[in-house]
Amino acid sequence: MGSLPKSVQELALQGEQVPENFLYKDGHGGSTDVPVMDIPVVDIGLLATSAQELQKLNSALTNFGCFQGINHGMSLEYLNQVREITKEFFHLPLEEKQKYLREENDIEGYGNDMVLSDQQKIDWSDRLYLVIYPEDQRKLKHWPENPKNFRSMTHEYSVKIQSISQVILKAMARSLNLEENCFVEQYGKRSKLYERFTLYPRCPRPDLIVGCKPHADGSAITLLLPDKSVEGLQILKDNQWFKAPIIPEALLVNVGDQAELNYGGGFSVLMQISSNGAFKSPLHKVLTNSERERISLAVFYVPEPDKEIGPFEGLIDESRPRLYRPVKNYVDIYFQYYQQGRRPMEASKIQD
Ligand SMILES: O=C(O)CCC(=O)C(=O)O
Ligand SMILES: [Fe+2]
Repeated sequence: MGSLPKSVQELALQGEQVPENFLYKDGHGGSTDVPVMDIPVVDIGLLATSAQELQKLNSALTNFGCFQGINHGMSLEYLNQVREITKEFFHLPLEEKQKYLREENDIEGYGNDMVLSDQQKIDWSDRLYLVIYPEDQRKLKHWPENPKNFRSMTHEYSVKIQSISQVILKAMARSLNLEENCFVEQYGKRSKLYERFTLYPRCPRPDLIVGCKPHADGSAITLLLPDKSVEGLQILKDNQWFKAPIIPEALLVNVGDQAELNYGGGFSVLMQISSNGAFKSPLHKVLTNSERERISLAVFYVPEPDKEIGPFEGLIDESRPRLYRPVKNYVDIYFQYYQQGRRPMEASKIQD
C-alpha cells in the first residue's frame, strides 16, 4: 500500500509530527469557545398528525437549516449499539481495515480525506463510506465482515433510516404547503443513500487541525448520529460558529448543499434549491480534541443523478421569485466548481 497516505489513527501515534497539509496556520483550526446553538428539537412521531410540530419543523429549517429529531422509533440502547459496532470496526488492526480500502479516486471504502488539490487541507479523520441504496449498487467488498454483526447492523440501521427520511421529506413538503410526495418524487425512486462512518482520533494540535473542514452537505437531507458524549460539531449561523449540543438519542437532521469540500452529502444544498431558498443549507465543521476520540455516522440522502432538481412552481410567485435554475448531476457540477475554488451552489443561482 506504498503510495497510500497513512491513516489518521497511525498519524495520531506520531505525536506532534503532523504533515503540513493538515495544518491550518495561525490558529485557524477553530475555537471551542463559542456559544451553544439552540437547535430546535422536533418530535418525528408527531409530524404526521400535529400542525404545531410541522410548524416547528418549518421554522427550524428556515432559521437553522437543521433540527434534532427525537421519537424516531430507535431506542437509545439500539443507537448505542450502532455506535459501539462502529467503534469496534475502527479499533480493528490496520491490516484488517485495509481489506476494505478505497481506491485512490473512489469515495467508497475505508480511507481518509480525498485529496483533490495541492492546496487542500486534509481532515483529521478516518472514514468508511458505503453506498446502501439502491440495493443493487452495494459493493460488498467494502462492507466489513468484522466485527461480525457489522453488515447486519448496517443493513438494519439503513432500513430504519430510509423510512425515517421518507417521513421527514413528506413533512418538509407539507410544511411548505406542497403535495407531500413532491420531494420524494423529484429525487427519484433510485435516489441514493450513502452511509459514512467517521472516526476522529485524538489530535495533538486541536488549535491547528480540523476534523472535518467547513462544508455544506451534497445531499438533499442528512441524518447524523453524532458521538454520544464527545462534542466537536459546529454550525454556522449569521456568520458565527455555534456548538451543536449533544442529545444522545436524537438524530441531527440537516438540509444539504453540494458544497461539500470533501465529497459526499450532509447539511444539504439540493433541498435549498428544491425549496427555492426556503430551507437553508448550513455550513458546518468538526473540531478535533486532544483528550478523546470521537465517532459519528452520517447518512446522506442523494437524488438520482439524472433527475433534474429545481424549485417547485408552487413556491414561486411575485413575492418569492425563482432563485435557482434546475440542476442535474449535481455531483459532477460540484467537482468542476470545487476545482475552481467556487461553491457549486453558484451554478444554479440566478444572478440578480
Ligand atoms: O461528525 C460529524 O458530526 C459531522 C460529519 C459531517 O459533517 C459529514 O460527514 O458530512
Ligand atoms: Fe457534513
